[in-house]
Amino acid sequence: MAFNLDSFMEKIIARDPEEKEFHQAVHEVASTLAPFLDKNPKYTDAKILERIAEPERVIIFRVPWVDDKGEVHVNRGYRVQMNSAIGPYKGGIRFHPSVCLSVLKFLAFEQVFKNSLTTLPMGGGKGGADFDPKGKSDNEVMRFCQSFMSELYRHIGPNTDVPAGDIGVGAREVGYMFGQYKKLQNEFTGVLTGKGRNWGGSLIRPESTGYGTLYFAKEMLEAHGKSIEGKTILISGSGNVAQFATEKAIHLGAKVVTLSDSNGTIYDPEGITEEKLDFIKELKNVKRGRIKEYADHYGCEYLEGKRPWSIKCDIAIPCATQNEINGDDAKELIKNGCFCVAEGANMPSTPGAFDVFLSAKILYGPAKAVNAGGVSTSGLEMTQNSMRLCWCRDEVDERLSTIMKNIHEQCMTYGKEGDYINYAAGANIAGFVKVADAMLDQGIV
Ligand SMILES: NC(=O)C1=CN([C@@H]2O[C@H](COP(=O)(O)OP(=O)(O)OC[C@H]3O[C@@H](n4cnc5c(N)ncnc54)[C@H](O)[C@@H]3O)[C@@H](O)[C@H]2O)C=CC1
Ligand SMILES: O=C(O)CCC(=O)C(=O)O
Repeated sequence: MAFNLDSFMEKIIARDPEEKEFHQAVHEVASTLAPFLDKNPKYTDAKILERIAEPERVIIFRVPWVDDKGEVHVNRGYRVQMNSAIGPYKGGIRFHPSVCLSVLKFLAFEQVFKNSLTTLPMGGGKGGADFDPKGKSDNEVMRFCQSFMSELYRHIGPNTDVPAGDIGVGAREVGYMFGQYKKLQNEFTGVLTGKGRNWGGSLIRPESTGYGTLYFAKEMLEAHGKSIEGKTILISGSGNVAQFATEKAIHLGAKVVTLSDSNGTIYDPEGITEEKLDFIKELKNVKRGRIKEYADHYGCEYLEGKRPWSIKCDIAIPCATQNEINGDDAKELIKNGCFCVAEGANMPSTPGAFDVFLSAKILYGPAKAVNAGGVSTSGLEMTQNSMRLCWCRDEVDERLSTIMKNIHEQCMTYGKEGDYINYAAGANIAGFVKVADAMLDQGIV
């Protein structure tokens, strides 16, 4: 049977017409997979892509909690268990007001392919709530996390589904959720990753998404006879991924000139140094302040309400959120000399931006390959938990760097189009094949 992209997408859209982000993610994968599916009809015959695009299970639940003034609030919690063909569901938890089923389904769908690329045995899932941690006290966040886990705990487990952090969920939130899970199950297990290092967390997990992003960018550049050293980089966001992408870029001798948050962008043409990055870590992780305070402190430019993409650079590394680079931003980047985009965030490029990058044939590293270092190190955390031991920093970092090299090789193998490496197609096909073959082996379930 031939694969028909239009009728495939029509069915996806008809089933859940409101889920725009999910349609976007599925269309991007399906359109790049289409030529491969035509050559390999066994996958179309078994409706593998249709099955991958339908979650195995979605859990939606009420999350009631009480703020510091005694007022009761009700949020909505979710866990999308997308695919378990190659391992337990694995993927982060996001707390942000924009969280809805469409966003979590797109993230869970992407996670299936990403986790397959890591070479580790992890299926795909994603969860979260429309809760905004911004401006909440530690106690409010704790009560919210406890309420969230009071329902989620019955659906997860170290061999079933292993959540982790994402936007709005870092070490603090993972700690509160782990404490509640342990209390309810009376069991100390590796049910979450991104744990504190004294209670089962892996060294390098906090750094791993940002570091992995730079390892992948380095591979892309070196495969094309270029080096990161001396390059000017734009990074967006100023959270976990942005901070450690900046740190590794500095270590590799590049100059990072921007960071941002949802209010605006700081532009520091001198480059962010390790000392300035320490200021940002304190500002964002401890004081939970706004990035503008960096511009006030160091006297550099602050672009209120703007994203970084109009500034001249060699490399752009979006590390904030989905659809943060549109077609016009992409054209502006290329006009200003940007020759490499490495996606630290999930689906940061709109379809318009994606088309611009691919038509211009720049080095375009898609999120599911580039930011896979985070979940890879989560996989390494699961391994250490199972073995009841703790690897040293260098051992984890070495494994992370090997995994990122391997992902890059898979993209090169499947993404070669004449002289050009289409990393997006390469990542989608390589990620698909492993999951699809496992599904064929396991029958129609
Ligand atoms: N934390 C991890 O290990 C991984 C994270 N990711 C992705 O990386 C991206 C960033 O995640 P984290 O750094 O973990 O989250 P975070 O919560 O630590 O930081 C998020 C950053 O993005 C900014 N941001 C959020 N929404 C925004 C908006 N609408 N406009 C502008 N800026 C906005 C925030 O101000 C913050 O600086 C997300 O797309 C996430 O899915 C991907 C793989 C793993
Ligand atoms: O470490 C994990 O399990 C989650 C990482 C994640 O959510 C992602 O890769 O987008």
